[in-house]
Amino acid sequence: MYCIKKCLINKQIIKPIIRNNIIVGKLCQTIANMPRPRSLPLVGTKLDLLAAGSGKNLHEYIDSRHKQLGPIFCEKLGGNVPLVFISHPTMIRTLFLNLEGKYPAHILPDPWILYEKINGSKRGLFFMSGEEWAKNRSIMNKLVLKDDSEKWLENPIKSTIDNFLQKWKSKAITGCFTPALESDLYRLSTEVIINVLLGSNSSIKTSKHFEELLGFFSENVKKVFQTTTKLYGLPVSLCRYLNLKIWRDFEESVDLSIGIARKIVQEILNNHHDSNGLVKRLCNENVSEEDIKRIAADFVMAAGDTTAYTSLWILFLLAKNEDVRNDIRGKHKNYVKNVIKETMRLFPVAPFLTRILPKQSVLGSYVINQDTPIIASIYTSGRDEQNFSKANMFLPYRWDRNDPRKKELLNHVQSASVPFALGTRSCVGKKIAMLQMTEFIYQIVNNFDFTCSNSADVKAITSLVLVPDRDVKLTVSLLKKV
Ligand code: HEM
Repeated sequence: MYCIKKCLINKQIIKPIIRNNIIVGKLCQTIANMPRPRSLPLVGTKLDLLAAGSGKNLHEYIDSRHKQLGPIFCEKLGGNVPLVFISHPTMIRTLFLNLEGKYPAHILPDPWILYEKINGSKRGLFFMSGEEWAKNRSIMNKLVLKDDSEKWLENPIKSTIDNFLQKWKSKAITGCFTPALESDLYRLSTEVIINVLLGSNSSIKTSKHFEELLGFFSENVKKVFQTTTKLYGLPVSLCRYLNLKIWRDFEESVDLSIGIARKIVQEILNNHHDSNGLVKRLCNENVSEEDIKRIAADFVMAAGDTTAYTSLWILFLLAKNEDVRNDIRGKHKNYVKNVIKETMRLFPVAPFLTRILPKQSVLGSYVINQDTPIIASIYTSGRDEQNFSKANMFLPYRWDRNDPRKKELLNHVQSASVPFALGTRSCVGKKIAMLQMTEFIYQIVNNFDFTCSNSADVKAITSLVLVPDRDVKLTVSLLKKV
């Protein structure tokens, strides 16, 4: 059957003829016709990227490319494979909801692929593909994403945050203090997930040995992230062949993290009759012990940097915006969700989302071949003035339908901000992350006051995920209640 669809090219509307998602009319274009930056023989656009400050400024570099070339362009970025970058919300939705296929595939970081190959270790959901992924993903969806999962998730999350709060309160009792924010937030995220795995009525977590193991583990998860970042853009096979320190550090941190995570999960498995957590629930779904270890170990690692850095960005923005802290104090806990959404619009921890096309498809007005990597530039779509008025300002009320101030903000394309991605392979930990961050921010703002004491400007850099370019220093004191 033939149909006519409206497509967007450089803001002009054209009407190509499409059959089964393939353009068959005369207006079809291919990747060869796509806007692309000028590149030099052999080096391509490597020099441009270097001039922009290399990989750490990738989000800014790609943002300026979109401003120059439009919502879809092609660039090789120093490699040999042409990458297609998209920033238009309609294209992003089309990619995730129509084109990614039954078993969506994404680009995995090179060091992780090599590690898996060398060690033959099988990893969790993020690394699975095909039927194996679909089967495990549907079990996880049922356990941690369905509406009623909040009922059992709330307890372990809330008790971990209460514990965290007590520690900060005891530090603040003698006056203000500056927390080791990054480490504290990593530890919090790790503990939340471990407690979700354990459930709320387990006795394992009370042992001193377990406490120490957790501290060691969360430091190691942080190292995995740091050492992966250091390998970013380097020829990893060569680093490994030469047995460079940069590779050894990475390998050691992954070995340790996976080893400890598996040990923790084994301990929970040994005592699972005493638990109502995720491990027990996976056992009830007849998932094998080996698969539980794979899934649970990766779950902890996926939760570490994402939730820790998003919480860090939220605290940073709140420290600079007293009015928003006051808004939270005067409102229902749900208001915090607007603050989180607004932070993730400005600082999505994953600034680029990737999919590899499972078959030849139409995107915008282009026919793109099977296996082409498509990169959704969500840092750009979230900060585009066409999608959000006053796009670079932190205005959580833009997400509040009932706020009269929202009237001044004409543009609000909700689907232009998709920090958890969309579709069947979107973040499986979204509910856990939102529950954790909502409770955490609500409690922190209602118990403490805090200001940012960094003298220099804090900027975002791409370091696998979007992180601050320096330590964020907060001066925290107990909130004087009137
Ligand atoms: C602010 C917090 C978080 C953000 C912004 C975030 C974002 C994302 C995104 C964008 C993806 C899709 C990646 C892709 O398809 O390429 C993803 C996948 C995933 N996330 Fe999260 N995430 C967060 C927290 C968490 C937490 C707390 C957990 C675990 C409890 C988690 C576990 C996972 C897993 C296992 C996947 C892979 C899912 C699959 O491949 O089916 N995430 N996350």
